[in-house]
Amino acid sequence: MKFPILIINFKSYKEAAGPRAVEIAKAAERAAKELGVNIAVAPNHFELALVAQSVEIPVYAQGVDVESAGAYTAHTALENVKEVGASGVILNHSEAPLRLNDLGRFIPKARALGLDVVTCAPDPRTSLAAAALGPSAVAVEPPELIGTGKAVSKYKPETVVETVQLVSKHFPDVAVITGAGIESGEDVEAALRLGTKGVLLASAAVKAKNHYQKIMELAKPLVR
Ligand SMILES: O=C[C@H](O)COP(=O)(O)O
Repeated sequence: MKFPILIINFKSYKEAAGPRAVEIAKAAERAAKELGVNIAVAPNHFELALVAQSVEIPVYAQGVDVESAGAYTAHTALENVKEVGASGVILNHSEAPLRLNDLGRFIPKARALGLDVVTCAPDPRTSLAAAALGPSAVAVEPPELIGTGKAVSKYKPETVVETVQLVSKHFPDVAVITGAGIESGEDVEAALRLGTKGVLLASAAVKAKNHYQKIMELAKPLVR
């Protein structure tokens, strides 16, 4: 996994359903190429294979709930994320939380499959616990700020700083990124200034009238 990174989570937004998922992913790919920065997209499971086949930037699953492929009706398996061509997975998003024991099995299995693993956590101490399980990155996201337009990097900078300090002290190989309420390039810039290696965001990019323009704005602070 390369840093700094902007990860765009499509969630289950209708604005990113069906062919629109590919359009947003292609806008992200264009911005990544033009700026020379790392942008990953996380489409809904319905569009995961299609998007993975359509773009060359990293494509992540939004989550999984079982490890292995097999007789698991209506479940999403880690092995299938790899199988359909995605290169990473987000785990334990606050909208799709996992049990600790499952997280403890899924993270090493995903790493063994060669997938990037971003594990979400709501606060610094939970981020530290998540980092102990060996993901590529921890994304600290105060759930109460998600989708509000109130950026974590401005409204809860102490959460971000404490997470960076705790994780880098104990698990220096695990990157810290952040998300929740990130709306503008300025918010991304602030997140990087607080010591993170990127951001995980959704609504600002997915709901934008012009996806390419908005993603360009959000990704510009990543230019080195
Ligand atoms: O996965 C993304 C985060 O939950 C942030 O969502 P948001 O950018 O809409 O606040």
